[in-house]
Formats: sequence, structure tokens, C-alpha cells
Amino acid sequence: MKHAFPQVGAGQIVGLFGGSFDPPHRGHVHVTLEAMKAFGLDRVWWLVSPGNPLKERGPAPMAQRMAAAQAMMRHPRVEVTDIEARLGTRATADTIRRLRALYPQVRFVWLMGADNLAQFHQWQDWRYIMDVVPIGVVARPGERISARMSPAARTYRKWRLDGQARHLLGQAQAPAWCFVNAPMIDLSSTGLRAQGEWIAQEASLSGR
Ligand SMILES: Nc1ncnc2c1ncn2[C@@H]1O[C@H](COP(=O)(O)OP(=O)(O)OP(=O)(O)O)[C@@H](O)[C@H]1O
Ligand SMILES: O=C(O)c1ccc[n+]([C@@H]2O[C@H](COP(=O)([O-])O)[C@@H](O)[C@H]2O)c1
Repeated sequence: MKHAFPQVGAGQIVGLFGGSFDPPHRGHVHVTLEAMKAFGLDRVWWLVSPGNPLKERGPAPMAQRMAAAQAMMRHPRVEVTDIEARLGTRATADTIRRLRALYPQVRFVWLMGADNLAQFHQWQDWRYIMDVVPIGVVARPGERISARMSPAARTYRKWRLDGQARHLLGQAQAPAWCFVNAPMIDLSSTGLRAQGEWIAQEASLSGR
């Protein structure tokens, strides 16, 4: 039986990779695999968001994005979930509060691309997030400098783990964050939407 909430053993390190996934693309898969390897994660959960609080445009319907994400990300240690819709949370800080209460034995790590670190100080309760979960940031084309110079990176510069210690991030006590310069993939959902690739990609994933 498929459980509504992912099952995970005590003591496991779970990377939370939140996104609109509108549509999902190979960049998301790449970040997931790089992060799993770099930060010593046991599992990654893709949190398909009901809607980014900072984006005005609402995403495509959840069922469509979930189906496409499940087809795109097939890996035994990665789970694609609509848990935020089930919990009724949208802001990441609220999701993390709820997940920590639901899974007290699990160590969560928040994962994101460098563009989100550049904007992180605009997120609701962003300091709470920094203070309770380690954060793994993966390089994204064109975003290296803006991320490193961002208010969040500067405020928390003392707690940045050196790249060489990245495999310790999953076990680190927050605040702790790490930026990895993995090889980058220059893909975005915006670009795919502009090319009308959403429909084409969905059709090819579902074998139509
Ligand atoms: N090519 C990429 N390289 C690194 N990180 C990425 C890449 N694409 C997406 N991400 C990260 O994946 C997470 C989810 O991103 P999202 O679903 O918004 O995709 P996106 O391509 O950024 O979409 P959009 O163009 O609509 O903003 C974010 O943390 C984002 O930084
Ligand atoms: O909590 C916030 O205020 C907040 C603001 C912007 C983005 N987020 C989260 O960041 C993740 C990436 O969002 P997106 O739209 O860039 O894929 C997704 O899980 C969003 O819910 C969260």
C-alpha cells in the first residue's frame, strides 16, 4: 500500500527538496543526485509545492505536476510527495515545523538551488529555517555570485561549512549551510514553459 506520508527509519538523514516543478526537468534530477552524494543524505523527498508564496502566477494543477515529477524522478531513495498540500502548509518554515513534529527521529536537511539562496531573506521566518535545519545549496548557472553575496549568506557566514566538509552537512547541528559547486545544468521551468515544452515533455513521459 502506498502511504500518504513517506515512511522513514529513525536516525535517517532526509533531504527536503521543495519546488514548483512546473514542469520538473533534468536540472531538478541533477540537483537531487548531486545533493544526495555531496551531503551524505539517506533519502530525498521532492516536496511538490501547492504554490510558492513569492510567485504571483499559480502553478499548473498539483495532480499534473505530481505525475510529471514521479515520471521524471525515478530512484529508490527519492520520494515525490504532495505532503505540503496534505499538511495544508505553503511556507517552508511551516512545513519544517510540522515535519519536525511528525518525524522527531529524522534529521532533515533543506535543499535548494543557488537562486533561492539569493532570495532566501524574503522567505517567511527564514531565520527559523536556518536555525533548525542544515541547508544544502547547489550551484545554478548565473547565480553563484548573487547567492554568495546575499543577505542570508552574509548573515550566516560564520556557519558556512567548507566545501571539503560537505559530506558532514547531514549530521551537522543547525545553523549550518554549504554551497556545492557541482557541474551545472542550464535548464529552468520558465524556459521550458516558454518553449511550450511542458506539454511535449508530459506527453513523452507518459508514453503518448
Ligand atoms: N538547473 C538548476 N540548477 C540548480 N538548481 C535548480 C535548477 N533548476 C531548479 N533548481 C532548484 O530547484 C528547486 C525547485 O525549482 P523550481 O521548481 O522553481 O524550478 P525552476 O526551474 O527554478 O522554475 P522557474 O523557472 O519556474 O522558477 C529550487 O530550489 C531551484 O533553485
Ligand atoms: O516559505 C517561503 O516564504 C518561501 C518562499 C519562496 C519559496 N519557498 C519554497 O521554495 C521552494 C522552491 O520554490 P520554487 O517555486 O522556486 O520551486 C518551494 O518549496 C517553495 O515553497 C518558500
